[in-house]
Amino acid sequence: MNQEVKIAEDVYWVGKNDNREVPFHRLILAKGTTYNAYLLKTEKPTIIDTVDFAFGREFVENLSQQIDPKTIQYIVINHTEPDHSGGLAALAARAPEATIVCTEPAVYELKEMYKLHQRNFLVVHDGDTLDIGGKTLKFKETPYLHTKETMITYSIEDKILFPCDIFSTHVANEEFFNDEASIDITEDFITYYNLIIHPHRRYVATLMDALEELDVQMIAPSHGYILRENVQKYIDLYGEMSANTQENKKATIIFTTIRKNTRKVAEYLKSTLEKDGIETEIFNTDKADHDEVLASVQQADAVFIGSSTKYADMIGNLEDILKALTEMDLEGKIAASFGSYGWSGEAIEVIQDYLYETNMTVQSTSQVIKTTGMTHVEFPIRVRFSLDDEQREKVDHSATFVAEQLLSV
Ligand SMILES: Cc1cc2nc3c(=O)[nH]c(=O)nc-3n(C[C@H](O)[C@H](O)[C@H](O)COP(=O)(O)O)c2cc1C
Repeated sequence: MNQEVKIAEDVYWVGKNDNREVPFHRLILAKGTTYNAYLLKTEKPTIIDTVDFAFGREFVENLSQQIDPKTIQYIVINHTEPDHSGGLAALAARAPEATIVCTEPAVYELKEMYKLHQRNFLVVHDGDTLDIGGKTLKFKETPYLHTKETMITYSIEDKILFPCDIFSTHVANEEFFNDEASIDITEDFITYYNLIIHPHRRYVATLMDALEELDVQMIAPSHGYILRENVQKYIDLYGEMSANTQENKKATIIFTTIRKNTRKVAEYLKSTLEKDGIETEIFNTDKADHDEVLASVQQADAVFIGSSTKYADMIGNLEDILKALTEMDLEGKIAASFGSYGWSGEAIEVIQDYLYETNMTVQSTSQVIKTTGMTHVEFPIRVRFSLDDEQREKVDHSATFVAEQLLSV
């Protein structure tokens, strides 16, 4: 059995130390990791997060030494990734009365992943509180840190933050608290940030806003050390590491259009990039001087090229520009294709093929997924007919993704 680890009054660590070399996100965690779950032994006993899928049964067996699972009233799932939610199926089976507490987007994933279609879910929204009998939990949504459904949980009476992956370290630590560690954990903390959080650093601002309202005295994350000494130092590190480090970046947007739909996408891209302080030039190739367009590309850090599709091809004279780009040295620049289309949008793909013939770094959905796990950022940027609110959000995500890369290099 695990030793009983009390981290505060009626708050216990009930996790799993995994001191293997753990394969994770196409890396090997050389120092292993822990999956920190927590038991709040209140009038309505509550579990916050679970452990990795591989250790679900062991987790419930160990937990049963501390509490009868049948008495558990709430299971809070801050983040659905199976290294934290993986014990849910085993726990839910032994805790039939427990309500699963999570954000709206998490419900579908948990139901599907663990066949929990018949279970009670309590969907919480930003700022909601939950009385668990002797303690009050407050929930703050932190979308995209590092997946869409993530939230953090704060125990008001204990002033403890349970942020799941955020503020974690990948170390199979034997000592539970940072002040007990035999090493300075800062390097491991920063390595974890770079590995997991940095690609999503735009969303750290939401986290910082949420933390402004909370008096956090202890951070109990779901991997590695529990932080109770110099807590503010670790919060500040997230703020610092997520700040922009670059300025004076430039983008060039080139487009062609029949009836202005692609122009609207181009203009929206421009406004989004400019909100991030990126100086952006925009050209309609059918009206612009091509030498000027190419000179702008030469100066740019990112290049967006778009066309609507007409009879399965690009329109206007865009191809002249694309051919010229393949002859230029454009190394180090980011490139993305976009366009409005009706049903198939071949032009957008043809542009993408041309971009691959240049030596620019071409953005693709596949690359985004592989490097960040994000599925809300799409490349090429394909907008069906006119730009409605839903598609505007999509364009926003893609432009922001490029801006982030430019500003943090
Ligand atoms: C003559 C014509 C041909 C088109 N052919 C295609 C096509 O082959 N594939 C497709 O996805 N959309 C096709 N469309 C739809 C346009 O791409 C779509 O209306 C788009 O929103 C136009 O954007 P724009 O205003 O920027 O030109 C066609 C539209 C017209 C008028």
